[in-house]
Amino acid sequence: MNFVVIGAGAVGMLTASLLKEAGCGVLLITRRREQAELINKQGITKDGKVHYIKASAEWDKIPANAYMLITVKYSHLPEIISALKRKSLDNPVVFMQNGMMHLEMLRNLPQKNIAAGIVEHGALKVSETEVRHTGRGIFKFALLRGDEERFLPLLKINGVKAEWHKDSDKMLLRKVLLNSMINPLTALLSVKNGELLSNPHAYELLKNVYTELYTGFPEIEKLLPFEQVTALCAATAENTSSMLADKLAGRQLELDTILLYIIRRSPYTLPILQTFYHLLKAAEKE
Ligand SMILES: NC(=O)C1=CN([C@@H]2O[C@H](COP(=O)(O)OP(=O)(O)OC[C@H]3O[C@@H](n4cnc5c(N)ncnc54)[C@H](OP(=O)(O)O)[C@@H]3O)[C@@H](O)[C@H]2O)C=CC1
Ligand SMILES: CC(C)(CO)C(=O)C(=O)O
Repeated sequence: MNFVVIGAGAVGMLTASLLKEAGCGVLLITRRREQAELINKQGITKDGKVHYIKASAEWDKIPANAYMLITVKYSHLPEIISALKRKSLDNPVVFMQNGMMHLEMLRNLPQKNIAAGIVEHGALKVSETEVRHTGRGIFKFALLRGDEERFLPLLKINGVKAEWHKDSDKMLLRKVLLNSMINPLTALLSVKNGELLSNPHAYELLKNVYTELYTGFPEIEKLLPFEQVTALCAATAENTSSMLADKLAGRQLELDTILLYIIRRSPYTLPILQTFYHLLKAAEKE
């Protein structure tokens, strides 16, 4: 099975390495030519093991029919969307972003088969060619448009745990609810995911946010019981959340697609989350 992973950041390098380990054909598309050259020379190191994966900054090298996994951040998507409007028209495409604000942007894409993907792994980019697998989890997929059958082979990749979900809204909402608790708290407190459990004050805040989310999304009780939130914090205890990683690197945070999305979708005001949103937005570098 052939894959093209767009974006060689934390999730892109992790996913590409896992697919390579499983024996799949993988091409990594980077934004910068220099990163592609480094990857072609040094390979990608994941947890001490080097994987020789082809990389390129050129979309023209993308094989027709390879699965395209889009692993860039929400703020990078406009460029990817505009490329997809002109290129790779027959490839099945999977968008792996956290958040849900981007779904609107995908409406006018010409590709027939589009899915959403969820990454329940923790990944940390160590350098241009190295990634650390900081939390073991699974991949989840659901159809956004087209033929479900096109994506089912994704569930049969050696050693890569994956689930298919029938309801994309439910699948993505569960993840965005999870991210709206863990990501802003870890970014505001500058702590790894595990400290949300071990620090009693952080834990209190986590519980309060969950209670607040329950007012706007009562379905959270079934969709994402609090024990599942704490289980994920425990499973990714050593992970620097993607929002904290962005803050530390001075990059734009995925605040709109995660927090603003939830604030807007809730029928009631969510004062704690609104405060988190404005605190992080105010401190964000332009
Ligand atoms: N890290 C994690 O543990 C998890 C992350 N996620 C989600 O996965 C998504 C990706 O996150 P993450 O991997 O951490 O992000 P990173 O910032 O580490 O990686 C994003 C990558 O996309 C690249 N990129 C940007 N624009 C383009 C382009 N036009 N063409 C090709 N590549 C491009 C960037 O390149 P450049 O360096 O040149 O800017 C960068 O390498 C996010 O939505 C995040 O929320 C989900 C679960 C866990
Ligand atoms: C699941 C979690 C919280 C793992 O850190 C994540 O999705 C992220 O960091 O964005």
